[in-house]
Amino acid sequence: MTAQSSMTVTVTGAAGQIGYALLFRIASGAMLGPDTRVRLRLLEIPAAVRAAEGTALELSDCAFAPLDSVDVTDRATSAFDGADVALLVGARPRSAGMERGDLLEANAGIFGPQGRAINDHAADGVRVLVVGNPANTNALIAAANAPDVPRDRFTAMTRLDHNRAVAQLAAKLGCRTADVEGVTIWGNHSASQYPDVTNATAGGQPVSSLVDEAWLESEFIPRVAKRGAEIIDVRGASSAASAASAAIDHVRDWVHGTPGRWTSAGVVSDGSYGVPEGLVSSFPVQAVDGRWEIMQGLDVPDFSRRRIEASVAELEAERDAVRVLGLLG
Ligand SMILES: NC(=O)C1=CN([C@@H]2O[C@H](COP(=O)(O)OP(=O)(O)OC[C@H]3O[C@@H](n4cnc5c(N)ncnc54)[C@H](O)[C@@H]3O)[C@@H](O)[C@H]2O)C=CC1
Ligand SMILES: O=C([O-])CC(=O)C(=O)O
Repeated sequence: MTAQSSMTVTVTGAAGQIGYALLFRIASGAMLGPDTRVRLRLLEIPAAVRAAEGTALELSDCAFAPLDSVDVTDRATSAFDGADVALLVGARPRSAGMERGDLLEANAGIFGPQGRAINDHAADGVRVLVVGNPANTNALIAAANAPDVPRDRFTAMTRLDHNRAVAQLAAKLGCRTADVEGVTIWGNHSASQYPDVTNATAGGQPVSSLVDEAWLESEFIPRVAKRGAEIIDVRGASSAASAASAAIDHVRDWVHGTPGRWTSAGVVSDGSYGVPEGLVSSFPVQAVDGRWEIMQGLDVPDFSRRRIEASVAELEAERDAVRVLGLLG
């Protein structure tokens, strides 16, 4: 798929931190390209509609050439009407004393209805990226509630983890991020994720020959997997601009393709690499003709296999928890 000449992009949680970093880049053409005109639809809860309207005023003031219109609403049905791209950012954050099951249930109350609204109102070719946490399971819930939309249109964001891994390797090796290829994030967008360099190269050299295993195990993997917590600790707020940038990367690559390289995305498993079918898990993916394809035949040594299995077990536990609550449609 190439970008159409005009596309409707729906962003939920538009008045939040990520929304504020994301909307201006979408409107400037950074996501779909300078030649695609953009109709923005911002969805917020009633209490934040006015703030989103303020953002819409600022979007207007930028006079971005690709931006055709901005609509703000608190109704999912109109927000997703004709949506070609849906960025599901708004989510219920964990509050003090909240158990994981409570968090999953609260978010299912958001992503279930939004999945139904996408099913009933979005464009036939809609592409959905779930950013709001827990992103993988929220994507699973949205997809389960949109039975008429092909499963491969629902994705969860692990591109930020991927970009973090690339940046850490480039810093360690003293090379440019563009020289690093073949990194994979496997599993859940959580601390259990597995940033894998088994097939990675830097300037064409295998990364495994350039760094020692001890650094990979004791520094690189935990640093990438826990980077979200590090940002919260240092910045006093969760990643926002970097998350927005990763969302732009994900959708841009999905629409325009990833010729000759791969990246990471949470996609619905087809059973590849032993990940149970139907789970939304991060894989090495390439975008071909507007579709994500899981890279096949990659080397997965035992060390990797054990880590992938641990993260996938967490995804299965999240799926089972929402299934028990009757939230999978
Ligand atoms: N997948 C990833 O790599 C990352 C995911 N995140 C997640 O992204 C989400 C958003 O982060 P921030 O923008 O920093 O949070 P935020 O709290 O600043 O903004 C969230 C916005 O969502 C809105 N919202 C809540 N329920 C909604 C609903 N039902 N419909 C529409 N809007 C709704 C809120 O009113 C708020 O304006 C969080 O869940 C965060 O954990 C953040 C960073 C990276
Ligand atoms: O933990 C959070 O809310 C933010 C997050 O997902 C990340 O930075 O990876």
